[in-house]
Amino acid sequence: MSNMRTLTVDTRARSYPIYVGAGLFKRLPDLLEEAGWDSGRPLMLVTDDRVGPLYADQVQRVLTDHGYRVGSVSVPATEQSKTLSQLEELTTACIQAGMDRSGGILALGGGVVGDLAGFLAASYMRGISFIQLPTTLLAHDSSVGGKVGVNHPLGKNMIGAFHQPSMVVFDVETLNTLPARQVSSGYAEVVKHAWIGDADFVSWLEENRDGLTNLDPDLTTEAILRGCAVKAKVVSQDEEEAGLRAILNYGHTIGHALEAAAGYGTYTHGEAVAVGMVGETMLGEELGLCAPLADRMEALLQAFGLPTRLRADVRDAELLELMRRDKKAQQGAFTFALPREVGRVERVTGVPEGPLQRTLDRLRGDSG
Ligand SMILES: NC(=O)c1ccc[n+]([C@@H]2O[C@H](COP(=O)([O-])OP(=O)(O)OC[C@H]3O[C@@H](n4cnc5c(N)ncnc54)[C@H](O)[C@@H]3O)[C@@H](O)[C@H]2O)c1
Ligand SMILES: O=C(O)C(=O)C[C@@H](O)[C@H](O)[C@H](O)COP(=O)(O)O
Ligand SMILES: [Zn+2]
Repeated sequence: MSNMRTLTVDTRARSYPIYVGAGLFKRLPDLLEEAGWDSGRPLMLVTDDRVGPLYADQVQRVLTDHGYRVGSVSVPATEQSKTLSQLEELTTACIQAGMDRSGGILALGGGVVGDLAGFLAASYMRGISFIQLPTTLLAHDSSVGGKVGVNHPLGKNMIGAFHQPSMVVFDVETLNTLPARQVSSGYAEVVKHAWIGDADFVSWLEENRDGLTNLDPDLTTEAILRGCAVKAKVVSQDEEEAGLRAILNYGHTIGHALEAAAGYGTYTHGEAVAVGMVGETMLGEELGLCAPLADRMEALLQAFGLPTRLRADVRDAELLELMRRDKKAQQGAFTFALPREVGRVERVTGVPEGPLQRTLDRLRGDSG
């Protein structure tokens, strides 16, 4: 498997590999065998109705050819599938298929499937194993680190768990069918990983943006690995977000509020995080925490085809209310991950409403 690259995520719960390369779905039986999986353990493949017709047969066939019993179930391809009612339907499918505690869930798709199927694995019979098979660029982030869950009308990912996968197998050939809007969306989280933990990676993204946007295979694989490396390092130090892990939420206090306020699925997650990262960089400037950096951030995101400003129809009052309820907030104090310099971000709590309001005003203005 010459083109396969591997990283390890070390957590208290377990250490697990991230495999990245072309054609890896064909190698799934080998990877499972190497990890000591017994082919008698029942598997349930969870996917969505866009990814399923493209890749589910291939994954199911290669596994059944090697003696595995693999059921499958599909959800609508939308952020609106991340609900408790969808989780209940998936649970019903698992019970009806006779899944027992020895079983495993295969999450085949983007972050929606990964978060939902991961939460199914975390909750089914109080927890079974699962494997992430990411098919979007953005899912280099969502498949790693064990945050699984569903949305609530009053906030993103409000219901969930920490439940680490047993492995992540990223077959980058799947990116060949990814729509352009989703490619851009994925680069938002790549930029985030660079910005929070690897200043050289930011420069590399700036230098290689054309090849990356066109999904040059070598460049894209490198971007995925470097992004995963930043994430794995943070997760290994603070699995359940006691402190440090909050830096992975850079752009997300504003971003998550924006997703909920605009209506789930209006902005993609990556688009909302892009607007959020520009806003939170402006907020860092406003609070005097960093030198002017927002223009650089905005130019980089625009180069990847991402929005960087708030839409006119999203109301400040609603954003502020949602941000007060953010999972990082304590006693209603606005809490953010804010930049100190490129490559270094810190959790900041108790941000006053005045600077935040000025930031939202600036974020509504025209870009440079
Ligand atoms: N758990 C985490 O740490 C974490 C991290 C980042 C994001 N997330 C979550 O991930 C979700 C967003 O994930 P996403 O951006 O992957 O969105 P997504 O899962 O909705 O996928 C985007 C679209 O692309 C389609 N698609 C997926 N793979 C494809 C392929 N290879 N070819 C063609 N079409 C394909 C999907 O069917 C969908 O229509 C959000 O809910 C976000 O909250 C979670
Ligand atoms: O893994 C993390 O930690 C992150 O914050 C990664 C984010 O990109 C991701 O969107 C995550 O789902 C956000 O988590 P939440 O706890 O803010 O819901
Ligand atoms: Zn995110």
